[in-house]
Amino acid sequence: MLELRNLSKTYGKHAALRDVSLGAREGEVFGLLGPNGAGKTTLLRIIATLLKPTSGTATLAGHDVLREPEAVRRLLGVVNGGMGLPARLTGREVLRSFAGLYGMKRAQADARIAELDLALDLGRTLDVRAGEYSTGMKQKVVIARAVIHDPQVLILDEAASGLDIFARRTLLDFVTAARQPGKLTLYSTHVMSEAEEVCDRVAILHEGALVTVGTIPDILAQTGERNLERAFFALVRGQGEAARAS
Ligand SMILES: Nc1ncnc2c1ncn2[C@@H]1O[C@H](COP(=O)(O)OP(=O)(O)OP(=O)(O)O)[C@@H](O)[C@H]1O
Repeated sequence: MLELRNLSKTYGKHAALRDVSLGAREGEVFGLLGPNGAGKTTLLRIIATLLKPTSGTATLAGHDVLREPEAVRRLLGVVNGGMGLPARLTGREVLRSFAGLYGMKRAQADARIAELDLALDLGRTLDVRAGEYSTGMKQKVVIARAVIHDPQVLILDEAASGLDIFARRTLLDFVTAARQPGKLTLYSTHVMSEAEEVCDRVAILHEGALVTVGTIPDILAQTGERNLERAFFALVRGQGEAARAS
């Protein structure tokens, strides 16, 4: 469903993505892992049509992100930390107004809000103004807003960052429940244990390059390590040694 071929992005002289090729399938939660600066946000912004690659191609459900950005955007729900909420509106008003933008009727919108209330434990956030939200309340409404139209592809960029353990648990359970036939969730994080819990396959990025891609058991077997964090260090160390040897 997602195909990236030789994707590169440079900012001035700095290479944020270096020749990344990978694919993600319908029905999976696909993780993008790497430390700060690895290139995760750059990659997701290209897929979300918010940023142009310097070279290479990206297609989503057969639509090229550069040539058919509108078709790509119609498939997407995006949570990328850059989106504020209007301080004077309640969560319910925010969600109803977004549902309206997607052409949903009031009854359909309210039924969807009720579903999301259960799935994301929205509770009182629905009736409190966004200006009074804690970080966790805000993030839940931002996520509900991103999925109000039940998108085929959901992009979550560091969506758990800043959440307390309750909100984080709700988010991880929501992502697990979002794994459904025909749907794809792209989940970026620098927290390896989150990926271990929710992702079917992961791509590990380091300094803009793809280090490896596979299921977590595959990556553990490949490195002989017992968890993803140790596997990450082993892979990055191996890459550095290979570069020095060549
Ligand atoms: N607009 C920009 N101009 C210049 N350099 C940028 C810009 N955006 C990102 N970079 C650089 O590109 C590299 C990749 O950044 P990116 O935000 O994609 O990484 P990331 O893996 O999402 O990390 P983080 O978790 O810190 O957001 C970093 O070195 C970053 O400093």
